[in-house]
Amino acid sequence: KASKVQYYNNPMWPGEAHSLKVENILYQGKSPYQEVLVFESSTYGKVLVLDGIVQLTDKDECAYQEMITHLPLCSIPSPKKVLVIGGGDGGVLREISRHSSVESIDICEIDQLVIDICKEFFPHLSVGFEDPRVQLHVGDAVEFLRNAPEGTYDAIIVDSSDPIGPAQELVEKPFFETIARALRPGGVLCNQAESMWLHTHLIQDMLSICRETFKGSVRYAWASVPTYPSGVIGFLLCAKDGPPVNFLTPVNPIEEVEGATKAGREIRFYNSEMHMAAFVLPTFAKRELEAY
Ligand SMILES: NCCCN[C@H]1CC[C@H](N)CC1
Repeated sequence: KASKVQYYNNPMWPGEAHSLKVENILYQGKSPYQEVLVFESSTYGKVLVLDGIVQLTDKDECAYQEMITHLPLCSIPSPKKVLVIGGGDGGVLREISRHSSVESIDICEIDQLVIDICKEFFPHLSVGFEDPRVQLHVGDAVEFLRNAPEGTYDAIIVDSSDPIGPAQELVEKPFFETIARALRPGGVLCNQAESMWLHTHLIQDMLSICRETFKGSVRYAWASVPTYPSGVIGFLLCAKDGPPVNFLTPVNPIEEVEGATKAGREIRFYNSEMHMAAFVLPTFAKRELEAY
């Protein structure tokens, strides 16, 4: 009998639940950091759930992984050194590897179990780990960034889960300061930035911190991801002071990146028009987010 995965009491979206019909459970376990669940859904393919929160599904992961990667990387002329915080499923790595200008990709993921499970059940995401430019560091990102030499990275992507659990400290000011230090002048950060429908206060706090920490432009973008709460997810784009960055129009359009759309691994969601559209906000969001 198929059951539903329901979770009404998550403080990130009180009183709401999003349920998917479960055809069969493929994996259920616990790491030192979180509960890990993988199941076959009826309509979204395989689903990865951490502590009761949907992280990705076969059907719609492209929206999130492509946008969180190409919004920053297509905003600077020739990204070479990239760091991923989180992202243990490998999807962001898969997207970064489309950029031929990239020479090295560091990834710092705290939970080895997530990496192992995604290699077993989500090969079209974990394929990202096969790129020879990837250096995997399993551990705490705050520690990793503290030891990163100043001005190392052209781009840093924080592909985090929600700030209740292992990702708690990834929305606090000290963390953003270590990111700013690790970026080169004119370097860019892209952060997972929750929902404009549900998390205005959290986004406002992050925007205030980022506007203090990053002297270049700071912008909020968003995309449709049907299996995330409220059906949308935001991205916070920040540029360190230095050569000015205009996030609104891709200076390095993906359509002109040699080999970006390798056969069999087409880009399914992102393109330069979606890039520009992502920064266009509804009136309530302009009011609540742009003033910060
Ligand atoms: N790379 C997997 C996506 C992780 N991103 C988060 C998953 C949980 C959502 N509520 C917010 C985005």
